[in-house]
Amino acid sequence: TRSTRPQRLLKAVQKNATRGDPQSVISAIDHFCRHSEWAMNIGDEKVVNELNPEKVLELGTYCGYSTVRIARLLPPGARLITLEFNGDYAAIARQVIAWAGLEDKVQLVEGASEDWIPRMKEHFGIETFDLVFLDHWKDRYLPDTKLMEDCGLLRKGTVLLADNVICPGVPDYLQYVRNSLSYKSCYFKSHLEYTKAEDGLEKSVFLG
Ligand SMILES: Cc1cc(-c2n[nH]c(CCNC(=O)c3cc(-c4ccc(F)cc4)cc(O)c3O)n2)ccn1
Ligand SMILES: [Mg+2]
Repeated sequence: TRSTRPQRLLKAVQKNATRGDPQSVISAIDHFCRHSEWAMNIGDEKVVNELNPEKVLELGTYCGYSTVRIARLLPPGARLITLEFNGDYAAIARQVIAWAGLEDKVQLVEGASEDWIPRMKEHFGIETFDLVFLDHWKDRYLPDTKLMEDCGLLRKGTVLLADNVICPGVPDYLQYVRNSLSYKSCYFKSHLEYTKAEDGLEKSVFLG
């Protein structure tokens, strides 16, 4: 049967990127998505000034592109937990993350955000996160943010970074973080990865 797009993306990484060199993995995926096939990676344009998080949660791994982009900047001892719902995507992402040599900093978990968010403390020993990157099912951004609040996973200063707030769009989440007294929110205008369509990131700081 015909290979899948994630499989073709992984092949492009293994062919064009250098093992253990995260930047070459990022460049290989950007090249693949610009010149071969579009894929729902955050892309090379949507960038927020680099934060210095120790504990990072990523919702929605896909092929691991944003995972590599974030994890490559983490200091020793810092950790990124990333949740991926689709088993095929997860299998590809594991290999992309390994190719970048970042498996020691990243824990990839297969499953649904609503099942795993309540288990962060007992399963991973995580009290609170410094940074949460929301890039998963768009109708889960708001309920999962409320769930993280309820589970005590956000602390004063935790940064929520949400992809796709315009395209595909997350209107209910935007309304919440922009009107809640518990968040200081700002929008970074950009484009849907590798296209001219408008999109952007919303950065929201939890005020406790
Ligand atoms: C419930 C749960 C879910 C997950 C989970 N794991 N993986 C994902 C992927 C979600 N991502 C997207 O759907 C996405 C889509 C587009 C897009 C597509 C088609 C267009 F035409 C235009 C834009 C662009 C993007 O940038 C995206 O990120 N969710 C993980 C855990 N628990
Ligand atoms: Mg996205």
